[in-house]
Amino acid sequence: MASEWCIGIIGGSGLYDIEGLEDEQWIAIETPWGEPSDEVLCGRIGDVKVRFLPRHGRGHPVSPGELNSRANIDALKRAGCTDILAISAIGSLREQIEPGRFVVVEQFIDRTVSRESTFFGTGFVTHVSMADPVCPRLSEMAGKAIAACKGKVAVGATYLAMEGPQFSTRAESLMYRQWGADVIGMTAMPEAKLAREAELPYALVGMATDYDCWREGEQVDVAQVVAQMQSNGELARDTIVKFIENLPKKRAASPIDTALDDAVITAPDEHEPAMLAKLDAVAGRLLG
Ligand SMILES: CSC[C@H]1O[C@H](OP(=O)(O)O)[C@H](O)[C@@H]1O
Ligand SMILES: Nc1ncnc2[nH]cnc12
Repeated sequence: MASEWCIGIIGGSGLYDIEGLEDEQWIAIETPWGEPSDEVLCGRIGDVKVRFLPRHGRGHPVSPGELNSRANIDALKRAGCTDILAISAIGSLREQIEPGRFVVVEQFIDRTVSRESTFFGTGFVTHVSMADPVCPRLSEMAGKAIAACKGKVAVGATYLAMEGPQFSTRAESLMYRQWGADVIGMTAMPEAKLAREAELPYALVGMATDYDCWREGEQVDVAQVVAQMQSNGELARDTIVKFIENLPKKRAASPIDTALDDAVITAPDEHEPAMLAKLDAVAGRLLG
């Protein structure tokens, strides 16, 4: 069934705001999972509703390992989002992904270790598929929007999510290359997993800011990341606007909209009422 789009944008390092939304307003959203990183900027571009959340909060107070991704995704779902386009600063693990290039991510390797990575648990045990972790429709439209804005783009990349907050050792960086990772960051996991659990199609556009440290004699620092994000900031904002302007008028259903249909294993008479209460937004479609 066709419906309206409501696009959630998660802004990464260097992207704490988007300009030019009509009827814009920062709104605080409460969630059963605690506080999101910030208020959500709600507005629209033409007929498309837009909800923008700066992943680390305005001014970047929140560290990657302390992000409350459950609250962030729940807040976007509560704010009415149908789909999420996430933006991240990334280190490049490949010569041909030079700083400044945009990267449309297709796969993930999750090396994070100390983060709440599911909405579910005892009383509502659920296993969603992460075989294809991003939404191909959103990813394709994101790639086209970058190209339309004259950005350099690489598609089909594998993103390694590391715990951080320290950058990698040189041995780790070299190992991740051998594993087949193309880019590295600290935030897209468990964000992408949680989006899938919340039945929100998710795409990730990375902006390469550095070559991490796998090249001899080189290492990454925050100044390098910030400088690259500043020089690419306008292009990133233009890309987001182009992506939204180019959406088809109506949103056709996505298989991800019903990701929970074959995922819940707990029998209904074993459901835990306290758990169900917290899932009112995330699994509201199933729980009624
Ligand atoms: C500021 S350098 C490291 C920092 O940048 C990336 O953040 P985000 O993915 O939110 O753009 C990386 O994952 C680290 O959190
Ligand atoms: N080299 C890198 N490692 C992890 N996260 C990053 N974000 C930007 N560059 C990064």
